[in-house]
Amino acid sequence: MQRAPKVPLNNGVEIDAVGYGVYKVPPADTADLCTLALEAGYRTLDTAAMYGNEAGVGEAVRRALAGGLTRSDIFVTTKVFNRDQGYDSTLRAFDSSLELLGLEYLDLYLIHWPLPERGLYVETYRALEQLYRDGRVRAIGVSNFQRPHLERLLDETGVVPALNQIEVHPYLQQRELRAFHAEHGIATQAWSPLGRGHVLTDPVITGIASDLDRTPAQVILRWHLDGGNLVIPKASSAERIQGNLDLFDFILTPDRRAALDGLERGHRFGSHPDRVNS
Ligand SMILES: NC(=O)C1=CN([C@@H]2O[C@H](COP(=O)(O)OP(=O)(O)OC[C@H]3O[C@@H](n4cnc5c(N)ncnc54)[C@H](OP(=O)(O)O)[C@@H]3O)[C@@H](O)[C@H]2O)C=CC1
Ligand SMILES: O=C(O)C(=O)[C@@H](O)[C@H](O)C(=O)CO
Repeated sequence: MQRAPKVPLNNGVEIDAVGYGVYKVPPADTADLCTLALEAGYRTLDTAAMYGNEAGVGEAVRRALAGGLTRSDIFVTTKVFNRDQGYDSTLRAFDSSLELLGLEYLDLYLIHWPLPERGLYVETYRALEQLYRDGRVRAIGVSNFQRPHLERLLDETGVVPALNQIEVHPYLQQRELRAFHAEHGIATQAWSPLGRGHVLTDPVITGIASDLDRTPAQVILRWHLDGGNLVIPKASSAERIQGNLDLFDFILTPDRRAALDGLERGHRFGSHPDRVNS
């Protein structure tokens, strides 16, 4: 079994550098795929109210506890969805997610998108702070926040976000935002770390993978970790789930890292935060 290194967030709570993400994992398959991930050695699971599969994540956690893991071995993230932004509605959304997950506490709660035109993310974040102060969540953070949104939170609220979960892969490296995170003690967690699978066929990456006798996914994920990103790849087979965690007995030399760095092209496969408004 492979194990990812643990990384301390800015409040000392530890998260695995490699987690398993379940966007577009069908609800009926979620418990089994998350169980495969936990058996493979993943300990961090990333879901969201929007994904409709929190119940399956919770079922996998219960199976793991029955199999001998303890609750503190496992780290569960979920996210407040756009329609639930606002102070009271976020508190209600949290209760609903926790109930679907069947958990007594959550490890990390994120605001899924900033929706700046709605102007609710500061009060939404204040609800997260309340949940954090009440001990119902071990860490709080955001997702898809750009620098001005983070600056507002830093100016107007009291808890520095532990993490910003953003789209990052070799074609969209987000260097400026990641530098801002580093300056303020905010971890970068890369969503779509494999560019939704589209970056896997890039000839630079397949060339390095072939030289190292590794998969393209392993090369990309190793590049993320070397650059300080946390990752949450999604995969749908035992082989891929296991392979995406098998990252710790090879290195990328500086020239190979530089070759991946050179693939930046500002290309998003997911939505741009400016265009998600509801
Ligand atoms: N906060 C946010 O707004 C967002 C968060 N996320 C989170 O990030 C997670 C990961 O992002 P996601 O968009 O799923 O994209 P990923 O970059 O993780 O890519 C997933 C795709 O890559 C394929 N894949 C995975 N591993 C391999 C492999 N070893 N070899 C070949 N193909 C592989 C998968 O195929 P298959 O499944 O068929 O195996 C799937 O098609 C999500 O599941 C979610 O948890 C994602 C988007 C936005
Ligand atoms: O997966 C998520 O968490 C998302 O919010 C995104 O996938 C988002 O809906 C998107 O980027 C769609 O292209």
